[in-house]
Amino acid sequence: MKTFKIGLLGLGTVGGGTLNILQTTLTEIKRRIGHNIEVRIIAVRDLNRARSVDVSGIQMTTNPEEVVSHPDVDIVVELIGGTSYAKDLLITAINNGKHVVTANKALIAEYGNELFALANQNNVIVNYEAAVAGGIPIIKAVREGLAANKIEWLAGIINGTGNYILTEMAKPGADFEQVLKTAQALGYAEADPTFDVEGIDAAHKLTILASIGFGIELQFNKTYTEGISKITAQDIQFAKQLGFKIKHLGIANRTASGYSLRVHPALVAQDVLIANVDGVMNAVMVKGDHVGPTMYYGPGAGAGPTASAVVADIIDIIRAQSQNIEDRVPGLGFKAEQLAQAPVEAIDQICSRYYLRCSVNDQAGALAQISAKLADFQISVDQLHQEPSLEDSEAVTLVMITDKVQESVLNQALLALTSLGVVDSELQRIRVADLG
Ligand SMILES: NC(=O)C1=CN([C@@H]2O[C@H](COP(=O)(O)OP(=O)(O)OC[C@H]3O[C@@H](n4cnc5c(N)ncnc54)[C@H](O)[C@@H]3O)[C@@H](O)[C@H]2O)C=CC1
Ligand SMILES: N[C@@H](CC=O)C(=O)O
Ligand code: NA
Repeated sequence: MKTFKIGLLGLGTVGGGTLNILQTTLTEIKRRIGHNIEVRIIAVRDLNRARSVDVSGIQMTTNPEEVVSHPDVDIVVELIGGTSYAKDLLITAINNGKHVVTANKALIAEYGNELFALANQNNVIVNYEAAVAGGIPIIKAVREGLAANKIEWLAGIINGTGNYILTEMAKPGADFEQVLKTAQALGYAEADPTFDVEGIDAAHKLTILASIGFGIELQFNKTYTEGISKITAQDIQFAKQLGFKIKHLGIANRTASGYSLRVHPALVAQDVLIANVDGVMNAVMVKGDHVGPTMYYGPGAGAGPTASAVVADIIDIIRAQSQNIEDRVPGLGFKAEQLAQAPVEAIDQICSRYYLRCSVNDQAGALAQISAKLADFQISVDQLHQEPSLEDSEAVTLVMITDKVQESVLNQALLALTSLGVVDSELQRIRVADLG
C-alpha cells in the first residue's frame, strides 16, 4: 500500500468539503483503491481562522507556492478559484511533475487548451470533474461512458445558483437579492456572483462540455452568454400560465457549418423532465448517435457534492498510476480482497410504507376491527379511502397507506386480518418506495 500525498490550495467551501471527505470516508476509499491518501499541506489565506474541519497534523501555509513545489506532494488540488494566480500555480505544479485536480471551470474554459498541452508534455493528469455540474459525474459520462457515440447535442441546467434563484422566484413574495444572499450562504455562488447571475459560469461549463462532446478546442469567447438578471417574477408567472417554466439553459449542437454554443434563459414546456429540475439541482441531456438521448441529474453546487467529484478525480489519478490492471479497474469497484461478507437480508426485513387494497364485508364495525387488528401490530394507517365495490353490493373496497413498518410484522398483521373474516384473501399489497 502506497500513501499518495495531496497538496491542497484553498480551504473554503469546496476545499473544506474535500478535506472532510478525505477524513470521514478514507476507510471506504481505501477499500476501493488499496492505497492511502494523506493531505500533506494546505495553503490558506489566514492561518488563525476558526475552521469546521480538523487540520491538526497537517502542515498549513499562507504561501501556495510551497504547495505546488513541495517535494512530497503527488497531487495538487486547486480550490482557490480565479484564473490568474490559480493558472500560474498550476503551471508550476505541472512543470514540477504534479498531477492536478481542479474545480475551476473558469480556468479550464479559458486556459484549458494550454494547461492540457503542458500536462501532456509533463506526462501528468489534469482532472476537473467538479468544474461542470458539481456532483454529477458528467465529464466521466461523456468522456468515457458515451465514448462510442458521435455526440449530436448537449443541453442542460448547469448553474445551481441560477436554478435556485429561478425556482425561489416562482414562489410568491420572493425577493431576488434575498434569494441570491441565501444561495451565497449555502455555498452555491461564485466569489463574484455576477458569474452565476449573468450566465458566465454556465458559459464556462458549456464550453467544456462542448469540447469533450464534440472534440473541439475550448472556445469560451465564442459562447453566446446571457444570464437571468432580466427575468422577473412576472415573466415566471406568465410563462406558467402559458404552460412553461423558465430555465437557464446551456445548449451546444452541431450546425451545417460548425457548432452552436449558447447559454440563455428559455421557456421549457412544464411536462418536459428538465423543466422539473429545481433548486440547486442540475441536469444535463446528451444525445449520442447510437445511445439516443440520455440525461444526468444531481446537485450542481455546494460543499459535499462538489467535493465528491474532486475526491473521485483524486481516486482516478491514483488508479491510473498502477501497472496492475486489477488496481486500475477493479471488477466490482472495490479491491477483490476488500469485498464485504455481510449478509444480504431477506425481503421481510425491509421497512416500508404499504398500499393495501382489500374488499371488506359492508357490515357495522368491520372498519373498527381492521384498525384494531393493525393497531395490535403497532401499524398505523396514514391514509384511508373507502368505495362501494363494483362487483359485490355487500362489500366495500378499502384502500389504505400504512406508516412505515417492518415487512415481517406486516405479513403477520395481514394473516391476522384475513383470519378475522372481514377481509377477503385477495388482499393487494404494494410497497411504497420513498425515494425522495
Ligand atoms: N462552491 C461550489 O459549489 C462550487 C465551486 N466550484 C469552484 O471551486 C473553486 C472554489 O470555490 P469555493 O470553495 O466555493 O470558494 P471559496 O471562496 O469558498 O473558497 C476559496 C478559498 O480559497 C482561499 N484562497 C483564495 N486565494 C488564496 C490564496 N492565494 N492562498 C490561499 N488561499 C486562498 C480563500 O480564502 C477561500 O477560503 C472555484 O473555482 C469555484 O468556481 C466548482 C463547483 C461548485
Ligand atoms: N456557482 C456555481 C457553483 C458550481 O459550479 C453554481 O452555482 O453552479
Ligand atoms: Na461534475
